[in-house]
Amino acid sequence: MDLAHLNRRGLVLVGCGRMGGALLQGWLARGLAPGAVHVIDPNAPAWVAERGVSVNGALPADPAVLVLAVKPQMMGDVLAGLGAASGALVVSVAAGVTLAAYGRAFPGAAVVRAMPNTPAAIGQGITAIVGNAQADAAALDLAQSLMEAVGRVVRLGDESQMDAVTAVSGSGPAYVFHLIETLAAAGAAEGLPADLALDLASATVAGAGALAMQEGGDPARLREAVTSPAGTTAAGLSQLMDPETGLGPLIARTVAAAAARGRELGQ
Ligand SMILES: NC(=O)c1ccc[n+]([C@@H]2O[C@H](COP(=O)([O-])OP(=O)(O)OC[C@H]3O[C@@H](n4cnc5c(N)ncnc54)[C@H](O)[C@@H]3O)[C@@H](O)[C@H]2O)c1
Ligand code: PRO
Repeated sequence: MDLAHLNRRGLVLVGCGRMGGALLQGWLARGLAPGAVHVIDPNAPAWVAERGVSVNGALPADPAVLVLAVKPQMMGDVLAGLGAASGALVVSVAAGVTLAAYGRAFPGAAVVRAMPNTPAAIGQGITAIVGNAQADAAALDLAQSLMEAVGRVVRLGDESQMDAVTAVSGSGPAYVFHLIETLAAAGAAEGLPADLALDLASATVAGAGALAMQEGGDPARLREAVTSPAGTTAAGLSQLMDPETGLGPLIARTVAAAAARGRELGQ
């Protein structure tokens, strides 16, 4: 992150909720000067002003970056209320809203769409980015470095991939949390105390995720390593991997519904 550039010209963050707040924490931890950040949010959390960040105050005339982290449904009103971006790089984390919509609001501006996820709050997010025609290599590098404050960044070849990314990794943590909920509930139904079942389910998801990341490659190989012939896992997987009623078709429907909603939000 080019801190000198950002600290000199300033960064404006519109929307400081879960995602905007996680990003702000990441930037400050990386050395962005609190005085260089200007948050616009009618409900900004108290810690933001306590850290010395400007909240709903006067904005710099020529900020380096404008980050948009409000809900997509209110993006139209927010864009209408903001002035020109002047020479700022515009970075938006909103689901659905297209580069073309930002291009209409900020003619000629370099715009980057970014889709992070909530593990950003602990620096373990994964973010996909894609820029408009005005976003040159320097703009994409700056956007990438901003998002790397909260985890890894991947670049997309085409904006059309963004709704699928949103449906897989943007929304994905919610699917995984629901997996933990349902695995714990099933354990409780088999007679375990609820808190023990939740501990077992959470630790299993965390450990399996860490193992998959460390090993890389095909997760089917890791699944097979758990599965003894005619054993307990095979019995469980016969339900989970049923081609009609198992997880495969369910996750396919889940991701398709999320991606379709992303496309709707972009209308
Ligand atoms: N939470 C996620 O998992 C996640 C993941 C990826 C992307 N996103 C995107 O991030 C964006 C924000 O989501 P979130 O989960 O942080 O929501 P959030 O509700 O936690 O935060 C939104 C913030 O915007 C503020 N706000 C409302 N009206 C405003 C206005 N007119 N001007 C300035 N600020 C205003 C709210 O007070 C709130 O603090 C969304 O566009 C969402 O698509 C969220
Ligand atoms: N949360 C946002 C939503 O639900 C975008 C991805 C994760 O719309």
